[in-house]
Amino acid sequence: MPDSTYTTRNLRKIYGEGPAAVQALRGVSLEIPEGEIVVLLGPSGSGKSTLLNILGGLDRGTDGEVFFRDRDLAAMSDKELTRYRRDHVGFVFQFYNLMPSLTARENVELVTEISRDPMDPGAALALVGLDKRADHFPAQLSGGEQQRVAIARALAKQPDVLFCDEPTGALDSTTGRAVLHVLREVNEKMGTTVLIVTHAAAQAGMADRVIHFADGDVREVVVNTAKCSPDDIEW
Ligand SMILES: Nc1ncnc2c1ncn2[C@@H]1O[C@H](COP(=O)(O)OP(=O)(O)OP(=O)(O)O)[C@@H](O)[C@H]1O
Repeated sequence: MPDSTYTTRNLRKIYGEGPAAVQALRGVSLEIPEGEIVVLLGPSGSGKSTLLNILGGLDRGTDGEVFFRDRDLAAMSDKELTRYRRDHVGFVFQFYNLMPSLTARENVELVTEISRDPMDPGAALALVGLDKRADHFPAQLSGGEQQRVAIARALAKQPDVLFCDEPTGALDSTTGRAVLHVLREVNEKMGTTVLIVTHAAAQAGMADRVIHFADGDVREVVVNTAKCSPDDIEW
């Protein structure tokens, strides 16, 4: 078994209290090995984003264990959790959340200026194929290009893990495939563990491991022995 980036045991998350309480995670136990592309699939409301937010240190579980390598996220203070996020984790969301008044390069610099061991912003943009568009503003870029800037921003701090919540959700499939190519390249070139939450089940084809979620728990974990290229994915 390879080393794990994440290990959870009986992880539960309950939102709210009393009759209004919602059990979003019902005792999740899973391993996410280092350096893999992992795709998380499941119906709406099954708890995928909740799990991502807890692993990414944006939220906490109600009980159970959650480890990043050998570090217990549940035992961290808020300050330690913020540092963990800053040093180890990058996020990419469905909507790119770029600052409209800043160029692509300046959007990336927002992160590199506060990072411990950042890449050169130009190198991060080159990795996503946008070095020639560094001085353009988000409104001058297509949706797929904006998402690639968001990926450059997330990876410029050289995170160990990249969390992607519906990264192609707002894109057509051709543009979406370009974004998936970038994610695969980041995984291959930088060894970054990549976690992708998606409704597009076909994207599971490019994963090393597919976690099927339903009703707040893992239903099935499938290890993909024959990964395909993003080019071969239709959705
Ligand atoms: N802040 C919150 N307060 C109360 N309930 C919440 C909150 N966030 C999520 N939930 C509930 O927790 C459950 C899991 O939600 P979650 O967003 O993790 O699902 P998901 O699988 O990511 O869904 P989707 O695919 O629609 O994004 C749902 O029933 C949701 O309504």
